[in-house]
Amino acid sequence: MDVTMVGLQNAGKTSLLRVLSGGEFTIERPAPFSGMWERYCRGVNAIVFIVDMADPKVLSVAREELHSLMAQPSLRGIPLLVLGNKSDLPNRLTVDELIDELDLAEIGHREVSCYGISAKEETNLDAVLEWLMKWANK
Ligand SMILES: Nc1nc2c(ncn2[C@@H]2O[C@H](COP(=O)(O)OP(=O)(O)OP(=O)(O)O)[C@@H](O)[C@H]2O)c(=O)[nH]1
Ligand SMILES: [Mg+2]
Repeated sequence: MDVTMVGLQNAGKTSLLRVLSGGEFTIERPAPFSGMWERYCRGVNAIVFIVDMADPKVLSVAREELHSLMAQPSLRGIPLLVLGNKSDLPNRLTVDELIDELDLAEIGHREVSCYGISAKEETNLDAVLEWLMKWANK
């Protein structure tokens, strides 16, 4: 099971890795900056894209980076899990709003899921593990 996690600065990559490690799955290789995402994502079983759903300022850049990554022919068909992190913060988007803001309906050629989570309060991480498990043997 090879999973890559990508996301802009401050999205919560390190925090999520910390709470998930020790579980059945370890997501490896958090890709440093977006210019390297495609290389990190080639050949993996699944891609996890994490975004701060409580910071409206980052959404348009996140949308652009995500869509340009998903347009890479080398990544066609790889399932995508979008995680809206920081769901514990009061000004966060709803999952439906996040789906809308990130234009997830426009992403084709793959399975796309989107959950709201909090790495800080460890909310909804069971759904993340379940999703990873579903793709582990494909
Ligand atoms: N409220 C809240 N804060 C969070 C959550 N997850 C992470 N943070 C905070 O957000 C900040 C960034 O978290 P990191 O895990 O370092 O984010 P990152 O994506 O690894 O950031 P870079 O390594 O700089 O790219 C830290 O101050 C975390 O404490 C969360 O679920 N809720
Ligand atoms: Mg980090």
